Amino acid sequence: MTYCPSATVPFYKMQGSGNDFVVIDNRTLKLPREAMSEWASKICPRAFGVGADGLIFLENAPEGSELDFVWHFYNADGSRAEMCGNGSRCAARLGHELGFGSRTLVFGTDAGPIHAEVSESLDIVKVELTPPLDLALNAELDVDGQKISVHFVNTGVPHAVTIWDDVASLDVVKLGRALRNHPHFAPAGTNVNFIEIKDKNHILIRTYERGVEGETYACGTGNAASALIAHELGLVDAEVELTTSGNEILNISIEKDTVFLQGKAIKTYKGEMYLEALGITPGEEMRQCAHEL
Ligand SMILES: N[C@H](CCC[C@H](N)C(=O)O)C(=O)O
Repeated sequence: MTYCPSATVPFYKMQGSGNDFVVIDNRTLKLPREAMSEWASKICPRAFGVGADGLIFLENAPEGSELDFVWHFYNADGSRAEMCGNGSRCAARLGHELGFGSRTLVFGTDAGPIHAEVSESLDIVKVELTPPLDLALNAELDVDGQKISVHFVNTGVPHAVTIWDDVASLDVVKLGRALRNHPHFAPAGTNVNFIEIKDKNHILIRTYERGVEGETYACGTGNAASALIAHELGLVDAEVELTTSGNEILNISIEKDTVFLQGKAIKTYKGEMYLEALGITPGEEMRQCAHEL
């Protein structure tokens, strides 16, 4: 399979509430799936790479499918994830702009089809998440010698949710890492959300993200998981505004067992990346073509 006939590869940089992604149109690149994890682990590091929380490839959907396109999503550490709420909003916007579909589109992820609505101004996107799974309340877990009540739900990817009086004072990386790796969530691990209920329609949230292995400015599926758990506990209504650690707002609406996530999806950059500088060994075809440039 010939892919990328150049030493550089065009890409888009996007962010959804500060959760940022490199997005590549794989219709021309045709990078095989087995190479994608290494590309993510080389492109996502800040400073030595382009810098992003995740890497997204957009591709044509199989002939005859109801999907407008399909994606491949990888975390910064190269792990493949079933879904990404903020990434899905960015992918929907770019997918529309690249001609995969109209402002109302549906695309394929490992978690299932995602229906998206892109605003006329293109910068607000609403997605319908996959049906929540495995909701479990009040697991009392021992974390570094302290007992923490932990709730769980899968909103496309696994999320632990903990409720606090003052999330600003928490050591999110220390606590997040301990819960992300807690045996209770083995073997897949989990993302970890720390929430503070302000009132029936407002939550403050911070998230430690699996696969980024750090706190991110926002986590879309984590916001959905947190709103779902708080609603299940009777602490918030079905319409919730969450203020993320990047000080942006994500809106979650819960309609029976369907969860919608809405927020900004911003295109910040369009450029070319130098593969050799990223430590990505171009395939034979790439090297030969690059030589021709
Ligand atoms: N790190 C997550 C995937 C990305 C989720 C997050 N960025 C979102 O917006 O939902 C995981 O490995 O489960």
